[in-house]
Amino acid sequence: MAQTTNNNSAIHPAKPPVLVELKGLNKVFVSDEVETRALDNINLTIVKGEYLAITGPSGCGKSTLLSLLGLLDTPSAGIYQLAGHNASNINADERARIRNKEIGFVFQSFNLISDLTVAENIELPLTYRTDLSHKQRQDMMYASLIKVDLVHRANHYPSQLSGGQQQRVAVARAIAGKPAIILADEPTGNLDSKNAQSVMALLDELHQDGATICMVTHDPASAARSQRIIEVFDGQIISDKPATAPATITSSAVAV
Ligand SMILES: Nc1ncnc2c1ncn2[C@@H]1O[C@H](COP(=O)(O)OP(=O)(O)OP(=O)(O)O)[C@@H](O)[C@H]1O
Repeated sequence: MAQTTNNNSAIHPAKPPVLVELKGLNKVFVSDEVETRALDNINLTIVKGEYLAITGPSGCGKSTLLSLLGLLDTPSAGIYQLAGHNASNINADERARIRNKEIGFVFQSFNLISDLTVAENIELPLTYRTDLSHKQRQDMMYASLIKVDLVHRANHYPSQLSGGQQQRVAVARAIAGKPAIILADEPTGNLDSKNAQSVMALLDELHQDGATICMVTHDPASAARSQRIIEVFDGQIISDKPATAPATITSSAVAV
């Protein structure tokens, strides 16, 4: 059937659903009678399919924000909604369950387990998922290995791979469970420029496939590859702007 050109949804495409909502989020660390306000009244909304970069000087609260987003720590006050879950006031078991299903982590130092093979590293987080059979886990592991182009390395150990390959394994581990969001903490911080480029290109590709990515980075070139740059200073978001790099324009054009 012929499509009408004045179709309302073509003029006003449906807004992507909200995936992350932070309202009035605070984090205060107290140690030896010293109180550090690491995050102060953070309000942030991330919609499905967004690629955003969090930047700011050392000590401004970037890692604390990523830890709260990743349910690795709990806020001192405020509301966190993630993929329809109220993630602010939940016990540790529930936090772990949501984290395992909805969040994929990529760390600066790869965090692979040295005495597990590439395939075993990728499958490990899936083994905590009671909703998946062994066959489903294997299929998901292979699909993510294909995505990062490392099927031929499935039975190798991390020490047998380059840094860039290890980070691609870490990305495969992050995406294998089809999480709602990928959280990356300085994903190119330990890589030379060639390997950094290949990891950033992989993140671009995942974003073009529809992944939601939130990346902490000190590197302006990496931040410019995202769609939206959030700058943190002294625990507060001081700016929230679209990124303007050509790579972003290309990826938006592809998404349309
Ligand atoms: N577990 C903790 N106990 C006490 N203070 C902490 C703790 N974690 C972080 N902080 C403090 O909270 C503030 C924010 O730290 P955070 O690690 O989030 O900054 P950052 O922007 O990620 O820094 P960097 O870029 O150097 O990694 C800092 O003042 C830090 O010293």
